Amino acid sequence: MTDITLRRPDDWHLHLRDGEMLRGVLPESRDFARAIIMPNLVPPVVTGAEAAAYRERILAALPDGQDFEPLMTLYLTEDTEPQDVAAAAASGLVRAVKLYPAGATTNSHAGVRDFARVRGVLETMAEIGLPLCVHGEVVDPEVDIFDREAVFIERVLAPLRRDLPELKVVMEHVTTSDGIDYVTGSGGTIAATITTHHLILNRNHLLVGGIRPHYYCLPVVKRERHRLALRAAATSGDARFFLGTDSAPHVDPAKECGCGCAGVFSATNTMSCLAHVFEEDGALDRLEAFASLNGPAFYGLAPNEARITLRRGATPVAFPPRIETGAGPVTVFDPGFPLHWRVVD
Ligand SMILES: NC(=O)N[C@@H](CC(=O)O)C(=O)O
Ligand SMILES: [Zn+2]
Ligand SMILES: [Zn+2]
Repeated sequence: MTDITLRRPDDWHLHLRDGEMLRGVLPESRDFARAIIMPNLVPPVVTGAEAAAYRERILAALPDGQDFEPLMTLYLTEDTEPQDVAAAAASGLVRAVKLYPAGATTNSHAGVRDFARVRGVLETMAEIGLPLCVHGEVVDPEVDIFDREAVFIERVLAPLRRDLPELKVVMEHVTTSDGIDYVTGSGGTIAATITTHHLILNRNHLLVGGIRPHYYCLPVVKRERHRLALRAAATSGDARFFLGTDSAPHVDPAKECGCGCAGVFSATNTMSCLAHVFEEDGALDRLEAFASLNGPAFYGLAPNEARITLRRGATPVAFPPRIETGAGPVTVFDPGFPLHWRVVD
């Protein structure tokens, strides 16, 4: 038996959805003190008033005894008002604005097509220090899905940051060595979140021997060399990389079908998976930086005072293969190996 203790972690990229799904999945984020809540609901969370109402619905869905603070985001549209963003940030309600290129992922059709139309909002954000969280993939049908992140960096992100170098940017769910190299090669205002599943899966896991719908997410998992680059970045302790699970629940019938939704649901067992990954890479002493320290530092928040203990036991931990929500069953991420670490009270 081995124990490690770290500051309580946060999840810097989480989908909680709404209604019955929200009630079903929120308890699964029990290991996390805070999370950046993605705004891609139907309809999206666009205004400060909508974010305030969504926050109330999340707090109302919290089980008794779960100590959790939702950190709200706004969904950037071409009609977003700079004053509304500034007011929502000034009140402490909103911690970031989320950029979805229109059509890039789940519920992104209200996102941005013409970047000139969001210029004013981005300038305001740069002035007030409010981070822009980016789903970094181009939607050009000519661009191969495996290249969409690298092309986004070249065509959109690099020019945007040359224009507005003061804007704080989080490259969400980075999936390639190109993304890692871009972040490490840039100055201080950019960081990246890395998901649990992208540290574990490559595209063979998704496709060899049969298509695995529960491993399908966006950005899609890439070649092994990219996974290794993500592992090296996450376990390096580098303050620019931190955990965003991108835990993104869809009911099983919406994934196990002819045109399945993108998203991996990993809230339940993320800390166990991460302890396994960091142990495998001889970096358990850097798990706290990745999961508990680097994120708050980037967002200008204090790390959590509470601690959690992860314990490695001889017998594997039995996580449920799926959870039942009022919206339907949701399959829990299967890393493909036994998990020996668990969070103990
Ligand atoms: N990551 C995913 O595959 N899906 C996310 C959207 C997103 O984060 O791109 C979702 O909302 O389902
Ligand atoms: Zn995304
Ligand atoms: Zn996401």
